[in-house]
Amino acid sequence: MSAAQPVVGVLALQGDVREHLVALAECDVLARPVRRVEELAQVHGLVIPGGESTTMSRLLTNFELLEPLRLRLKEGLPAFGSCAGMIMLASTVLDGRPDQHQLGAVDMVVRRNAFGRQVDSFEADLDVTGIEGDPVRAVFIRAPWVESVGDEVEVLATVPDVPDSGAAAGRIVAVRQGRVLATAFHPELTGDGRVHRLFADTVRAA
Ligand SMILES: NC(=O)CC[C@H](N)C(=O)O
Repeated sequence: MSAAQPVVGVLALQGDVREHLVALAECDVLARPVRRVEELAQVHGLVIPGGESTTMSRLLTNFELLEPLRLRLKEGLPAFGSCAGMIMLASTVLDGRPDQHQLGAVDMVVRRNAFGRQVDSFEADLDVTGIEGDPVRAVFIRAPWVESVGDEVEVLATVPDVPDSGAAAGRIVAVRQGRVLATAFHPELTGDGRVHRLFADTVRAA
């Protein structure tokens, strides 16, 4: 541990928090769960895990974290959201619950549960901009996709082809806007630390 290590939080209200903490521990950062406003104030970056975005939204309100988190994001807090975390970071969500809140950190329209029943869960090898070497094995679990992005948003990955669902090919599944990264898949579940390292580098550079 060195004094220069940034603190990266994982929003720990719901979802696969532990898997993200484990992945971040390999990235030369101090990884910590975040449940309270005081904890949010201490992080240099924040991961929003996969899980269930409607529940996460409700808990953000209950824990009085919604507005403080929106504010920190507006001020430039680096963030990475996977799956439900991507949904939370979006400016607009389709097929969400009417009372579902967004953080609005990425100018994009995201559709929840977009890949449909037959392919609720699948894996694919993706080329991800900014990640060298082999393609990234991407695990999709009742995943969203990105329907459209604003001018400020860089598309990092699209679906090459999904068995039984030709309609999914070409869909956007990884994006970046400034210091905010989002993936429709779960890099925290595969043991491939490259997406987390990309995020840790973003936090270090901020
Ligand atoms: N694996 C996931 O995070 C699933 C996301 C979930 N379908 C939602 O709407 O929030």
